[in-house]
Amino acid sequence: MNNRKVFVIGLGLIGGSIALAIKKEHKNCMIYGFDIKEDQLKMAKSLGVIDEFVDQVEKGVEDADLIILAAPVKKTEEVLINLASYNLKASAIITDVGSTKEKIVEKAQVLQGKGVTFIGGHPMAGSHKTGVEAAKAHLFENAFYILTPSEGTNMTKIIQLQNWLKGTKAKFIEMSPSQHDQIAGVISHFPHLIAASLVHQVAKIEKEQPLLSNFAAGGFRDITRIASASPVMWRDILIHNKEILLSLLSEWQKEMDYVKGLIEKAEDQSILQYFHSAKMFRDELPIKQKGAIPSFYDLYVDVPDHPGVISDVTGILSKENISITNIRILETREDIMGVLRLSFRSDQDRDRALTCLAENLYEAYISS
Ligand SMILES: NC(=O)C1=CN([C@@H]2O[C@H](COP(=O)(O)OP(=O)(O)OC[C@H]3O[C@@H](n4cnc5c(N)ncnc54)[C@H](O)[C@@H]3O)[C@@H](O)[C@H]2O)C=CC1
Ligand SMILES: O=C(O)C(=O)Cc1ccc(O)cc1
Repeated sequence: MNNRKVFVIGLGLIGGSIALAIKKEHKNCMIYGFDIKEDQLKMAKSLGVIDEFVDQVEKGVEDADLIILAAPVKKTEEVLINLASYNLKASAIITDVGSTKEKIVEKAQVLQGKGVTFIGGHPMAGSHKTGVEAAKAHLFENAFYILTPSEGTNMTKIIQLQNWLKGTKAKFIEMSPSQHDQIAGVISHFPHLIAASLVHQVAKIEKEQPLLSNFAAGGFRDITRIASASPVMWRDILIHNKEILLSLLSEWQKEMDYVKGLIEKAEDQSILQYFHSAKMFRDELPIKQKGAIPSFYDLYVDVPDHPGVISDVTGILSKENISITNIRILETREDIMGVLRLSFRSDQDRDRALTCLAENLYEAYISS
């Protein structure tokens, strides 16, 4: 698909990552971008995420073969309404990356009669980071990429879209918008709500216990990482997927009442069983593949608590040309071992790291 024109609307983490992945596979296409934030637009150009920017959506859509909508989902609805009043190439494919699908696919009906093809999309990977600075061509590698074509969508257009998005190295899967919203609601949207509520609980109690947040490490940080994501994006998602989330909240409240009952009665067998069955189910999840449960290819390394140990570990890996994408000290107490959590881009990198750290007498292990 040489010399073809792609137009990305919304140049944040996801729009930027998709643009990079497309360019990797279709080097001769021209990628244009638009964002309501001028700084994001200029940054996208200077980072080489897009080839050119436009100051109006109307200019960007001219002759575009592929248009990608990558703004927060309620904004995407507004953009769709605007697109309906512009001149679009009849053969154009329009897709979005929003975390909800029913409302967007419904709104895309405004494009009917323009000859263009709209195919809803959702790459099921990302992070709590925002903005084009965080964009990565490999963000969606091995992740599921859900497409929600309508019944009448031409098969050729679906294949063309997958071909455009080949550089994401994602796994495409088709489903209806409502099935998508049900699944995403359970495994992504609802957990986000719970993560934010756990943070609120700590914030509230901290008013009486000022030391509290100093102890909010380890598990609390892991379970609430996603609460650091974009509030605008998540507000829009919650509003779009309102019905499913309200129903999940009712189920959750029942579940909490059940747990409350177990604790009140100190039913030790039932409590044990509660954790045991959750552990069994969690341990069986396919966490090695990216999905809404992200896999960071983590490696845990026991390290003695002395100065220089981190640079020793990173030095060993750097000598072997193994890149670390993240590093965190999980536990350090005076005079005892601490634990380093190293994250890698792939499981091959992690396996190589495991081997060479073992050769240097570090105890390293993969935890599920
Ligand atoms: N963050 C994540 O991990 C994932 C997000 N998504 C979806 O991707 C979309 C984008 O999210 P992110 O890139 O993470 O957010 P982001 O905050 O990094 O980027 C969104 C960009 O859209 C721009 N924008 C807002 N309104 C606009 C408009 N009317 N016209 C043009 N640009 C506009 C913003 O200025 C911002 O630069 C959302 O719909 C979200 O639901 C999908 C998969 C993963
Ligand atoms: O940061 C994480 O772990 C995420 O789960 C990111 C994410 C956010 C929204 C989506 O629609 C899909 C993935």
